[in-house]
Amino acid sequence: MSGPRAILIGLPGAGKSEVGKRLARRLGVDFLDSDDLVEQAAGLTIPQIFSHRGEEAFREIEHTEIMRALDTHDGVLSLGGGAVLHPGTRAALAGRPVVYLHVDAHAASTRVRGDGSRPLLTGDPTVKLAELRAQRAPLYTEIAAITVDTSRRNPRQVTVEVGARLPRRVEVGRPGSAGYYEVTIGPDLAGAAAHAVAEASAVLVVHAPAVATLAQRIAAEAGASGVRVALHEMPDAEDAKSLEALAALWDRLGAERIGRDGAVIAVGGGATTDAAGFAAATWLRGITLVNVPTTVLGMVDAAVGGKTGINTPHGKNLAGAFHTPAAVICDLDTLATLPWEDLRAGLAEVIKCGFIADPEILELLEKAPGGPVSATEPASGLLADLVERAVAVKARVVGEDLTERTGGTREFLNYGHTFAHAIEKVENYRWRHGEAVSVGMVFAAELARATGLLAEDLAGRHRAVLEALGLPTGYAGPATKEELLAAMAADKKVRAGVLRFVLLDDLARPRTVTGPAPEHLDAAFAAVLPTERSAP
Ligand SMILES: NC(=O)c1ccc[n+]([C@@H]2O[C@H](COP(=O)([O-])OP(=O)(O)OC[C@H]3O[C@@H](n4cnc5c(N)ncnc54)[C@H](O)[C@@H]3O)[C@@H](O)[C@H]2O)c1
Ligand SMILES: O=C(O)C(=O)C[C@@H](O)[C@H](O)[C@H](O)COP(=O)(O)O
Repeated sequence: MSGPRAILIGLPGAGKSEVGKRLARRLGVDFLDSDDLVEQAAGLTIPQIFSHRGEEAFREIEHTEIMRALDTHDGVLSLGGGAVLHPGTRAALAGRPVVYLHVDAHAASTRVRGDGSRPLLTGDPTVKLAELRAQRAPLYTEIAAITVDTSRRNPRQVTVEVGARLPRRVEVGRPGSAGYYEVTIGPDLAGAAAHAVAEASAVLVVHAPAVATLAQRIAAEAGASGVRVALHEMPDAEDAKSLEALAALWDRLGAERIGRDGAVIAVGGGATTDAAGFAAATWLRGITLVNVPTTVLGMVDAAVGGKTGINTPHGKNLAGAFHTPAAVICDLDTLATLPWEDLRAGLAEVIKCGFIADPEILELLEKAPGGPVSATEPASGLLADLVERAVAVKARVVGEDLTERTGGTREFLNYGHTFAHAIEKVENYRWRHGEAVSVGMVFAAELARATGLLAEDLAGRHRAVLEALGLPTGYAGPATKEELLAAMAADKKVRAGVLRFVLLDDLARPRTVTGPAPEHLDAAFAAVLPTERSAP
């Protein structure tokens, strides 16, 4: 469990309890108030604890109860206004979804007037509140991940804003079971990445060249909590998935003395998380891995599900291991620097999730006011919704079938990939993976149509949504049909030398088809290759 979904802090009168209860209802989780926990633990009311035992004793009980709640509660937690005065509590809140409910002096004193349950406000509440503000406001600001002003707004409005700004979470696996972890999606999550390795003795932050700044921020945040941290830059893109790059990374793990209690944080696109994940899987036979994907494709696919690996001269992803990450942190802010073509390529895997499992994804794209292309706006709510839905599809599937059993459901995630991986191989990995998957899905749809499985309009829907984004739907490169077929022969789904494809017989109804007839394969080739190269 990674702790509360939201932790509310702020002065008396900020609305923590009311907003907290509403927020918990909205998120479908439980609500806890640290003041209630303290009263239960002490068997006294808060005024009684202050008068019998003093403020210092109160703060100690409060700290103990908050630490317990951070470990055991996964709902909304509201903290007493002075909880942040305890340095241990402040340290424990780093990297967590802390929401500062700000309130101005006038609104706060109006709201607390006549409330006798607050020992620190006895006397003139306005003067007392001003003193508390001077002491606590800088601490609230320092530890808050999100600040929301509540002064002239009602609890419902505040709750809606907090809910919209909180990071989203998708669970992979069953809570409490081995291999369970969470995917966190939201803005400004460098602290959350560092928090995920708080237990490690030493950390190697392995990153793509383009995201060195984010990697340095994560390293600084992790280092601030006392963890020994080093940075390692990988070669860019697919060059990271080579034996040479892997050997250099193993060497670095040794030089940095990363032990069994150490961790790798992989920061980058799918190529980086695949290669760094394989190093984490194999170093000392497996150490903790935290993925911080920085491409759409990495967020919705590569960083989730535990497939790690590198390419070999024989094909794509041929050497690898299943190694489940401890956490996946999708910091949406990082997408601001991602080249537009890479962002768009990631949407091919999102669309794949739409066809194999969640047609609402296709509807969101097709009915977007600006059309599917509006999803390529990095800061758009549409993109955040699509990332969350696609992660949910992947989480569901790998939760059922982690290791891709023959005939199991994980194979369905390979929709479009048999032909896609062949393109990538014949093109020596110069194609973007997502663009190859786009063509691969059209190939699969046309194969399904030729075999009589898929209706014509659904095959057409593939082309329509992919073309609306400007994604490729054909292969006009130099490789021949025979070369592409030879490359497909190295696909991992092949059994006894026979090709197996994931095809659809309807929306969200994938199935595996073994050894399609040569004439059906010819029809699929004819749909994606130039005429002169697709003749049977
Ligand atoms: N393990 C899995 O389950 C899985 C799933 C899908 C794909 N994959 C693999 O993922 C790889 C493709 O991933 P990808 O599309 O993310 O490509 P990528 O990792 O090659 O990244 C694309 C490019 O974007 C750069 N980049 C990354 N983040 C950036 C950012 N925020 N700002 C600016 N530039 C940035 C990278 O350095 C690279 O040049 C393929 O190797 C594919 O096989 C693996
Ligand atoms: O996670 C999976 O399983 C997938 O098949 C997801 C694919 O989108 C991804 O490209 C994966 O890397 C392909 O795996 P491979 O086993 O075909 O190499």
